Amino acid sequence: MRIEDVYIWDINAKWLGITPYQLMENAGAGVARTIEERFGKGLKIAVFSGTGNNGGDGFVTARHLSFENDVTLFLVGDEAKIRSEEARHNWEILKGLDFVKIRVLKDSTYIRSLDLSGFDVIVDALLGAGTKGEPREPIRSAIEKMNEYAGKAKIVSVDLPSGYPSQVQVKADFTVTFQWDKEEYEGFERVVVKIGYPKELYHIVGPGDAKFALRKKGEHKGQNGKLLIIGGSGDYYGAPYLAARAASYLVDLVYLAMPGYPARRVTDPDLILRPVEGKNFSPGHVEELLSIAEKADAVVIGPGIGLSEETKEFVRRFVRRCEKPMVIDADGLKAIAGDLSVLRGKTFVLTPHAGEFKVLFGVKPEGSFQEKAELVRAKAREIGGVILLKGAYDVISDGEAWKYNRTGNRGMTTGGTGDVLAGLVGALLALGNAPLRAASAGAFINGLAGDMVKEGLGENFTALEVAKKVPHTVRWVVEF
Ligand SMILES: NC(=O)C1=CN([C@@H]2O[C@H](COP(=O)(O)OP(=O)(O)OC[C@H]3O[C@@H](n4cnc5c(N)ncnc54)[C@H](O)[C@@H]3O)[C@@H](O)[C@H]2O)[C@@H](O)CC1
Ligand SMILES: [K+]
Repeated sequence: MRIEDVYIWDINAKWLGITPYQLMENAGAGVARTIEERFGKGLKIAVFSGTGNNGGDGFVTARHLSFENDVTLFLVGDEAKIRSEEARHNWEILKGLDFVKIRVLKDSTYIRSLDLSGFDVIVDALLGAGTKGEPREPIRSAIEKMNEYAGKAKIVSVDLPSGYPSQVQVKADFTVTFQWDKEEYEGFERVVVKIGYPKELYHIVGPGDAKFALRKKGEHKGQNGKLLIIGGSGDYYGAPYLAARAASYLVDLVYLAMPGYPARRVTDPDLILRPVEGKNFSPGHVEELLSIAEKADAVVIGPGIGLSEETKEFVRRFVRRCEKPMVIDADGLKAIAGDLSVLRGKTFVLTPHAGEFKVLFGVKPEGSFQEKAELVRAKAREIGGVILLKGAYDVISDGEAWKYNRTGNRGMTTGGTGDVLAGLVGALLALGNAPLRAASAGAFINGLAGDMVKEGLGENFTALEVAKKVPHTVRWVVEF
């Protein structure tokens, strides 16, 4: 488990309705339980809390321990700085208790003169995951004070030894950390307690994934992604247009390459049209498209591209030679189905529905979403890339992890929502996301946009309405 995942899962847990109050309660209760299991009861215990949520865990720990121990809570810092609702709530509870002694310590000199002899256990809840830089006063003096008692009293840190990873850090006997052991933590003994996250978090796609995928990188044009979309055929222009429209809200530039005939029908000033000669893409266009792809960060190929033999050959040759991350969708999937070896060594997301999946791999995904996920994972591993299987629950895998997405509704069976999805996934690839994250976040945003359209229009809407909801969806995600 990495800290980045914890960030995402926290947000997804909130989306599932799990409140910060519940998590803090479980965290503090877990620390108290661990202490009593290790050291027994009837002890004299000092809890040092900071003003952040690590300190909040300390407030809860103090309350739980107070039932059968003699507890003193030292608040290091200014009471007015206890900002989060849940930490403040637990602080107010503590202040109303008569059997927990409270000392507020703001002055470093005073902290240095404290006598902690007589305490059997010292709980360190000064700084946790929100630590920035070297510990500052008065926290620093409190850390040094606790360390004077290392080896005399038992020192238990909450989440992290305060000060970690600086030189000045608490010398804890052990640290109680929450739910998962994080890969980045090293050099101290950890006990993991669970705080009520459900198993869903390993697999469900939520606003956390989308928020992470949407983080802006640059202030200048072109720094936030350039996407090439290749599609359209005959007089068919709707599919690549929808993909481009949706993507245009996320990236700085969208190049839309289409055969000249359908391209004449697109007049959207937000897109950069790159018409090519003829009614269909054919192998003669490969060099031209590869040189446009050079300028882009990612490519979507397939929407509305058609199934003529020359076009299928074009798709296979282009994919074989393109070095940019790709989304292959719709007719593009049918083109490569004849020769999956073109994917070798490529970075890509395939976005089939169940029927296209069958064409690609010869088996139809069936059964529960977990069963489908196992199949998708096996096939993703075989081809060495990401598969996003569209359905009531979208299932996504890179051959290792698998995810599922629950946003979306029946109205989205309307034609074109798959093109919107392909555009979004392409845009998220162009923003620099790994294919699994781009595919997951794209599925989430697409479904949520559909859900937002449904709120206003019921279940009878069109894909263009879904595309146009993308900016509202993004705002919702960023603000969540
Ligand atoms: N879902 C979650 O995120 C959960 C978080 N929990 C707890 O919340 C903690 C994170 O809480 P916060 O994000 O509030 O962060 P912290 O409580 O770790 O620290 C933030 C506070 O410390 C101050 N600070 C930061 N760096 C400092 C430094 N170098 N010197 C002095 N003061 C400094 C900040 O001004 C702020 O007041 C976790 O470590 C964990 O203990 C738990 O309640 C369980 C659930
Ligand atoms: K701590």
